[in-house]
Order: sequence, then structure tokens, then C-alpha cells
Amino acid sequence: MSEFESEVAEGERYRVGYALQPKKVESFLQPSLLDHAKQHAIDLVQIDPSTPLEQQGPFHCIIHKLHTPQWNKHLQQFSATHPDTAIIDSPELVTRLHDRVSMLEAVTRLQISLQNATVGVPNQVLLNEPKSPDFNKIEELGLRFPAIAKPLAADGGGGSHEMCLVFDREGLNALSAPTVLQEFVNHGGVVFKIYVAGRHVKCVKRKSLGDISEERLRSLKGEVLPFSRVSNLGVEDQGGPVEKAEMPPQCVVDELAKALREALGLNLFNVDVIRDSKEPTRYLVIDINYFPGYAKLPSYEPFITDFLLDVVRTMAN
Ligand SMILES: O=P(O)(O)O[C@@H]1[C@@H](OP(=O)(O)O)[C@H](OP(=O)(O)O)[C@H](O)[C@H](OP(=O)(O)O)[C@H]1OP(=O)(O)O
Ligand SMILES: Nc1ncnc2c1ncn2[C@@H]1O[C@H](COP(=O)(O)OP(=O)(O)O)[C@@H](O)[C@H]1O
Ligand SMILES: [Mg+2]
Ligand SMILES: [Mg+2]
Repeated sequence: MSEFESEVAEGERYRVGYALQPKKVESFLQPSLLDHAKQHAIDLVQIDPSTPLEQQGPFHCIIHKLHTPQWNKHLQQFSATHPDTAIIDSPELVTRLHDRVSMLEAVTRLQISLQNATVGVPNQVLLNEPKSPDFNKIEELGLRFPAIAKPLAADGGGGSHEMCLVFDREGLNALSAPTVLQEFVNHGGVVFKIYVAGRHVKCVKRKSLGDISEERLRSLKGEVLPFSRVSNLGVEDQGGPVEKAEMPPQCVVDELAKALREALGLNLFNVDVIRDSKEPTRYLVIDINYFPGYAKLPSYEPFITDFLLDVVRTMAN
């Protein structure tokens, strides 16, 4: 039962508009979410992003994952004249997550040290022209191979999840600009995904890239191995590294979620975190995604509904 079930004022209903791509509508707006929200006084209403919002309201809250200029304009016009509608989240702040350098900047400013755990980011450098890279910059940072070449843009556009494992300098010749070269950290093949919806936080484990031994590293010199969407592969793991992996301490998960929520000014995101195999109290944030695939979480219906109730109630008070 939702923690808010008894608090819904009788007869009062809330309209929450959603503006999402068709694929996202299909995955996120499961009948189970629509039903659960409805039972808790929330009506989820689809927004047509090409029509002015004025003609589609009123809304107590709008959630969205679109970033076309036309949508941003409609949203800006509507929020200027409807300050009582909560916009989740501000498009300007979401933009920070569309770039793999700026998305991690907030993490580098965090000071989290709980239960001996530290939270940081892997060494990384932006290569505007990877074919003629600034080796001084790479060396100054002490960045070591193997590394992962990630497209700078993380806006969900074509190619934004196409990565490459690079094993030495020669491998950089195969890359196209602009690329973020990030040190590969052995982490036991498991990624922790921390899903945040306002003050609500859930952490799950998923399959990740396996460790790279010194021997394998030597045999792969000069190679470039492309990969994409590893944590979505859903490969069988019975008795494997994912099942066996210990979760990070809950206090670290909660503190990281809270600190990032404040630093980014965002409510709906997830954080990909790995744990250094060599130093198991060292946690590294490798990716932050806006409005991720919440439907993959067990019991995502109350998770999302409770968050939306928080938002509409705060606006009403
Ligand atoms: O589609 P899903 O459910 O796999 O969700 C994707 C997320 O998967 P996750 O929840 O982290 O496992 C995915 O996260 P990752 O980058 O794979 O860690 C992205 O947030 C992706 O959005 P975009 O393509 O970057 O705009 C998300 O895609 P959209 O659903 O927003 O298109
Ligand atoms: N620095 C790293 N060290 C080791 N593995 C990594 C590192 N960065 C990413 N990975 C692996 O690559 C996957 C995809 O990288 P990520 O930055 O999360 O991109 P995406 O936005 O496509 O999810 C991660 O889920 C993880 O398995
Ligand atoms: Mg990721
Ligand atoms: Mg991502």
C-alpha cells in the first residue's frame, strides 16, 4: 500500500501531463501505472507536443523527455503564464546531462565519505580530434589504457550509446570526434543503477563489462572493440557476478542520490555506479541519465505515483 493512500483528500484529483516520444510512452505508461496513479487521484494525460499547451491544460504538473526547440518554446510560454504548474524538470538543467563531460562535473564537487566509501569519477579527457589527440593532456591526467571512448553527446540521438574499448594510443586512430576518453576501471562485471524520483530512491544491479586482465590487455594491443547498451543485454546470470555482488551501503546510495538531486536541480534521473575491484570502498559514477527506464524497476508504479503526489501536494500548499 502506498504511504500516502490515506492522505488523498476526497474528491480532489490531479492532472499530470506527460510529453514523451512514442517509444517512451509505450514503455513508461504501462496500464499498471495508469491504474495505480488513478487510484491515488492522479490522472496521467498525454500531451501533444506540437500543439500549444494552453489548449491542453490545465495541469498540476508536467513531466517530459523531449528537447526540440518547438517543445521548449511551448513549455516556456506555458510556465510563464501558469506558475502554479510544476515543470518536472527545467529543460535548461536537463541539458547538462546531454554532455558526458558536464554530466559528471557535479559529482567531482561532491564530498561523500560514509562507511569508508568514497565516490568519484574515472579519469577522463575530452578529445575534440581523437585522430590527432593531445597526448600531453592524456599524460598530465595520468589516464591509463584500457579506456572507453564515449560519444560526447548523451542526448539519446543516433550513436549516443555507441562506445569503444580502446587498448592503447594506436586505437585512438579509429575514433571520430568529439569523444570522451574515460579510463576503464575493473569492477567485477556489475553496474549499480540508482534510480531517483525526487526523494524516492531505488538501487538495482545489472550486468556490465567484465574485468580486463593484464594478459588480455597485452593480447588486445592496437584493437578497438565496439559495444553498445551492455546493461540492457539481460544475459543470463544465474549464480553469476550480478547475483553474487553485494549492494553498496544504503547510506551511500541515499546520500549520493540526495547530493546529486540538489547539485543538478533535477528530480527524475538515474546514476550508473561501479565499484573498483582493486579498492572495494571506491565507487565511481560513470553515467547519469535523464528520465531513464523506470518501468524496469520492480514496483515502479508506487515509486512514480508517490513522487507525483509529493509534487502536486507541494504545489497545492
Ligand atoms: O528505454 P530504456 O528503458 O532502456 O531506458 C533507457 C535508459 O536505460 P536504463 O533505465 O538506465 O537501464 C538509458 O540509460 P543508459 O544510458 O543505458 O545507462 C538511457 O537513459 C536511455 O535514454 P537515452 O537514449 O539516453 O535518451 C533510456 O531510453 P528511453 O526509454 O528514454 O528512450
Ligand atoms: N569507466 C568505465 N569503466 C568500466 N566500465 C565502464 C566504464 N564506463 C562505462 N562502462 C561500461 O559501459 C557501459 C555503458 O557506459 P555508459 O557511460 O553507462 O553509457 P550509456 O549512456 O550508453 O549507458 C556501462 O553500463 C558499463 O558497463
Ligand atoms: Mg549507462
Ligand atoms: Mg546513459
